[in-house]
Amino acid sequence: MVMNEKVLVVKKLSKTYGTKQVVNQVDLSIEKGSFTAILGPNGAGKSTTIAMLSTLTQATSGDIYYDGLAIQEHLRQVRPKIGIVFQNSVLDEALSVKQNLSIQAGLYKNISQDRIDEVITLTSLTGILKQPVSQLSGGQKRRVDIAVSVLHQPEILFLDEPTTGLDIQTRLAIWEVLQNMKVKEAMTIVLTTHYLEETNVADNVYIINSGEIIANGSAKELIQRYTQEILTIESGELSSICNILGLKDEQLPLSLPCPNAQTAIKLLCDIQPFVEKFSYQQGTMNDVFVALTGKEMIS
Ligand SMILES: Nc1ncnc2c1ncn2[C@@H]1O[C@H](COP(=O)(O)OP(=O)(O)OP(=O)(O)O)[C@@H](O)[C@H]1O
Repeated sequence: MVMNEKVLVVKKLSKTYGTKQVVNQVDLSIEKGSFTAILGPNGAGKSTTIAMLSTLTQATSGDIYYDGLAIQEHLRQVRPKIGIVFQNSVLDEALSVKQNLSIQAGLYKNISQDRIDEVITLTSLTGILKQPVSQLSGGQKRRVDIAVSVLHQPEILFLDEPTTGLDIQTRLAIWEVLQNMKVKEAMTIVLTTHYLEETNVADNVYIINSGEIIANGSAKELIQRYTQEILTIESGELSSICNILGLKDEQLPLSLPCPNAQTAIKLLCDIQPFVEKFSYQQGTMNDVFVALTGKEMIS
């Protein structure tokens, strides 16, 4: 994998429906072989963005380049590079997993049985090949959705909220499949999500709100940039602590933002005789969202 090589570059991408601007001047830069999460609340514009990037919806304005090729002029070259997993499954419920895979493979010119077998292994479908899709669990169906979308070995795979409604164990299994795709197939993964914890598995996160990208970086970078670490103290002697630290009108538990662990340790040393309990916590992605928008991310 060549780092820093961009598979997808997006400039000032916008979409309006009537007078409503649902995506507003979005810039994205996606590295080859990376895992990107587009995080945002309901109605933020995630699906519309993915639909434009995957050539399903035409942008009102802006430019999208795959490997340097503008999609408007190079649709035929660009389309095979793209795989898409939709929010709603495209599988035939009455047919088995194996039949679904064969039918989808038949839609392309040159997909060998070896490739189908490879995809079955990558998505851990071996044990459920004969089952009708209607009898599968939500997580199993998602894995079949992913399998059919990567049969043609796309360079980049888009997934629109692939884990919505799945329990945490099942979500972990989906992330594992996606990591497999990334590592074994050198595939670039772009998914939308409103699950904050999903950003931890991503190399890069774009936060979208009201159609605009409001922050970009790894989850760690965003937490460092937009949140503070918090030292929380329980004590029966709040006034003594406040005197030492020069604080006024504080309540218990005492919550002290700290720039780093060293500062927290120094503070604790200064008030050590009065501390009954303490905890030291990093900010979370929810704190990042609150810092950026002034509200919790409710999904
Ligand atoms: N075809 C359409 N016509 C008019 N408005 C639309 C259309 N499609 C989407 N919208 C509006 O655009 C906004 C963004 O929708 P979009 O589905 O892209 O958001 P989202 O972040 O994917 O949300 P969700 O998590 O609910 O899917 C919403 O206000 C939605 O109502």
